Amino acid sequence: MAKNKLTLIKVGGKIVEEEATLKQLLNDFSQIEGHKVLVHGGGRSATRIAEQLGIESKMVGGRRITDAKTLEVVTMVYGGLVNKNIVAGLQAFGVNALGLTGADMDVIRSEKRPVKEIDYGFAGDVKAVKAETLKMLIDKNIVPIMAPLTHDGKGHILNTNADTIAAETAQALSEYYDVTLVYCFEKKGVLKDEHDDDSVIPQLDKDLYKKYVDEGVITGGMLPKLDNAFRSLEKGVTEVVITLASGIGKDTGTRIVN
Ligand SMILES: Nc1ncnc2c1ncn2[C@@H]1O[C@H](COP(=O)(O)OP(=O)(O)O)[C@@H](O)[C@H]1O
Ligand SMILES: CC(=O)N[C@@H](CCC(=O)OP(=O)(O)O)C(=O)O
Repeated sequence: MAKNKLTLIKVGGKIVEEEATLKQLLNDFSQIEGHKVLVHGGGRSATRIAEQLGIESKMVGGRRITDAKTLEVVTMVYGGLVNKNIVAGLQAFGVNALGLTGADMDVIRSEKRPVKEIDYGFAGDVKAVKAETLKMLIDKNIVPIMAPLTHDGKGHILNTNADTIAAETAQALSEYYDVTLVYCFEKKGVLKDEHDDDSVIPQLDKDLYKKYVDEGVITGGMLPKLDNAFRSLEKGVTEVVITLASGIGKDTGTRIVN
């Protein structure tokens, strides 16, 4: 039997940080038909609030070094401020949103990242996503809104990159649904020239990806996003698209193909 379609949207920190872009995203998200899940970041909001509290933010390879004080900040910002703003915003658009961290209903378990050259502190690598719990909610037309926080099963919250949460959740849900994973951010897609918004690469396969990385066309935060995208296709996700938030549901952005 054919699986039902599910759209999993990941929205990045720049969009959630600005009221107008967030509202537009929530409006677009509310228009998506069928089953859906939203995973949000909020890195910029965490950095801003940490600064207000006099806590310095340190990032290595797109990952936040999460010491004890930073863990308090991200727990408050991702699990509270950002998540609940989104949930309330979606309720206003008639979407029955339910905010979740990975600890809620044991949805995402992780393991503290082992210390090698770098000590990332309280950062978690995903070990298990309870897709059946999410399915139970989704099939009741409840829309999960997932914060980038996980737990280790021993009482500790861990900070986990939102792109990774989106990829792991999309992979786990593909057991039950025909999943499209959409990474929404502030540009029209993966660009050939980062400063030319109209240079969108319409389709990206692994060979082209390698070429663009070697040429320095694709860098920074786009690298882990694309690594997650390719892995998701290998692990059962039907379709992965990287696009502007307003491109949701339209035939725009960059389609990732294996
Ligand atoms: N070729 C490229 N096309 C588009 N963005 C790119 C490219 N290379 C690097 N980037 C960078 O990747 C960033 C997206 O990664 P990130 O900041 O982690 O996104 P998010 O907002 O989803 O967390 C963009 O803001 C851009 O600066
Ligand atoms: C471990 C780690 O790096 N966690 C991320 C989680 C938030 C995130 O990924 O937010 P964006 O999608 O807005 O970048 C962080 O604290 O920045």
